[in-house]
Amino acid sequence: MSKTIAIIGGGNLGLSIAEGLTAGGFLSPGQITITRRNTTLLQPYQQQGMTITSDNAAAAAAADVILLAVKPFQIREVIREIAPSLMADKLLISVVTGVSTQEMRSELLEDKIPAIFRAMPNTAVAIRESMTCLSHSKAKEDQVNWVLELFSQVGRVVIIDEKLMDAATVLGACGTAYAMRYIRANIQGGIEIGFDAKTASLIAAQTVKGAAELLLQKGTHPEYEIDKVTTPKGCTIAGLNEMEHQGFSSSLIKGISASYVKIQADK
Ligand SMILES: NC(=O)C1=CN([C@@H]2O[C@H](COP(=O)(O)OP(=O)(O)OC[C@H]3O[C@@H](n4cnc5c(N)ncnc54)[C@H](OP(=O)(O)O)[C@@H]3O)[C@@H](O)[C@H]2O)C=CC1
Ligand SMILES: O=C(O)[C@@H]1CCC=N1
Repeated sequence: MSKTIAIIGGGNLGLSIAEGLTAGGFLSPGQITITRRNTTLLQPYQQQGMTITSDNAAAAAAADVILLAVKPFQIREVIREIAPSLMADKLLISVVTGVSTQEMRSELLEDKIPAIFRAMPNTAVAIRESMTCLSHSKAKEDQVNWVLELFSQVGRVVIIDEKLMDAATVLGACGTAYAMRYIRANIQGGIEIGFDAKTASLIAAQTVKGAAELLLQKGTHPEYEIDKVTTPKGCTIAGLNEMEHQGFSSSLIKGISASYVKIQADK
């Protein structure tokens, strides 16, 4: 079923989602309204046929689906603004980090919106290669299927329990930054052993992409794939073991834990 969507907060993530949805043909530009306070920055989207406005309440009233993509400290004010428009047949989706369904419902003051989704995509949504973790509360099966379809337009989706949403933020959303650091370190190493920066960047990024695709397409375990690269007494195992002596896996696990602790502490 075709629905209209109001993206409240047309920033990095909100605009990337709008672009991904129209690129895949899931929604036409005419079905999308984007809001932000400074609408001048939304004009290219208006030229594509989307509606732009700074009036959150009017945008929410006119749409079937409301997607909240503002910063965490802005969500409460926005919910209060759109609350009068939230009829029971509408869907509310929030990509806002760290704000629970329960908090959103209490901000609405009453159980006006039966279905609330939380989604945690990452910035690869811009090229429709996101990993999106999704949880839902009081949603009907057809609503869950529609939201699953929506996020599958911009990458892969998995449904999780809401209590894992902070963990999903760390692994799936912050994870993009961690992967970038891994690639950057490879580029630095590549330059030291003889490549120019551009060639080192290409080799590092495509090698990581290929490694990830091996796991995604074949469903194998990383260590199984590592065994295929490591010749006895060879250079791969020498490098891997040195990385482990220097705390490679341990530093990543500790970083992920520190990130998770920070999300919990900020609540
Ligand atoms: N970046 C990431 O990797 C991920 C981010 N998230 C979450 O997504 C949310 C958005 O992040 P991101 O897109 O990076 O942030 P941005 O700051 O790029 O976007 C937020 C947008 O909200 C707009 N805005 C602020 N207040 C209002 C308001 N009252 N009414 C309408 N629009 C408003 C801002 O525009 P203006 O100031 O003009 O109003 C801005 O364009 C955050 O909660 C973040 O935690 C989730 C997953 C991944
Ligand atoms: O670090 C942050 O604030 C957010 C959480 C997900 C991605 N960026």
